[in-house]
Amino acid sequence: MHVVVNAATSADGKLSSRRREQIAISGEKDFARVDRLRADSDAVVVGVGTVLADDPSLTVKDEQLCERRREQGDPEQPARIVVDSTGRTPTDAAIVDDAASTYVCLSEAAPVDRRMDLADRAELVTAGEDRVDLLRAFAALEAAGLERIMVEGGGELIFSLFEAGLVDELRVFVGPTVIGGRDAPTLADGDGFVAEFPTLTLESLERVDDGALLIWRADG
Ligand SMILES: NC(=O)C1=CN([C@@H]2O[C@H](COP(=O)(O)OP(=O)(O)OC[C@H]3O[C@@H](n4cnc5c(N)ncnc54)[C@H](O)[C@@H]3O)[C@@H](O)[C@H]2O)C=CC1
Ligand SMILES: Nc1nc(O)c(N)c(N[C@@H]2O[C@H](COP(=O)(O)O)[C@@H](O)[C@H]2O)n1
Repeated sequence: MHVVVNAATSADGKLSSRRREQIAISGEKDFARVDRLRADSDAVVVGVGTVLADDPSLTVKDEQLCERRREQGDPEQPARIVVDSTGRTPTDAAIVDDAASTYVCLSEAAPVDRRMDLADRAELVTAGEDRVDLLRAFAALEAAGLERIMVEGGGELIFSLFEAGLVDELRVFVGPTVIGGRDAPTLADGDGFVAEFPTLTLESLERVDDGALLIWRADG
């Protein structure tokens, strides 16, 4: 399995504002790059915080990219994956619509009624007692044939993936804006590291739109 984390941050490292509403940080070229990355992936992952904040569809938007996937023998759309310990994903969320297949990764703490509601719309993967055990969940997803994984956020999930040692690459578009706010989500939130900080090697740095795209390889 190869895991690429992709996100857009403001110049001060925020994913969104303290209101946790979706903000277009990327410009046109960067959104097109993100669409290509989705098209090159078997599955696109977000945490339930992103589902509740943004109601994303996570689909490939460019019809030509969908056509290329079909020609390659891939499903027209990559699968969508939500990391959602207690099954808070709404049944009318775009991520569980008919546009693509969806996996919801739950913990054992997810109530039976939420499981039953979601089971009509998604494949359920259970790993972990109170919180999704990402190592076990990703192993189950790999066993289901999902090899090329793109993670779009948010900050809680990205931190946990680094903590679990699951990140292979980090791609960050840094946009020309300042969001600020001590409660605004950043690229990696969670508890934060105090030692043994994950280290990265810079693979490339490119001007895109009015910002910069940094591609980092995770060491170790
Ligand atoms: N600018 C960008 O590229 C992006 C921005 N966002 C923004 O990020 C914000 C949402 O981010 P967050 O609130 O951090 O939510 P998140 O999307 O990271 O989801 C976190 C939730 O996932 C669940 N979870 C289950 N197991 C977990 C585990 N092992 N580790 C971590 N989480 C686990 C928990 O319920 C947790 O609260 C929104 O404001 C959204 O707009 C989200 C994606 C991309
Ligand atoms: N790459 C990127 N740049 C931004 O400026 C963004 N705000 C985001 N957000 C992510 O895209 C998801 C929306 O996807 P759909 O358009 O609904 O397919 C959103 O949930 C964030 O994960 N990304």
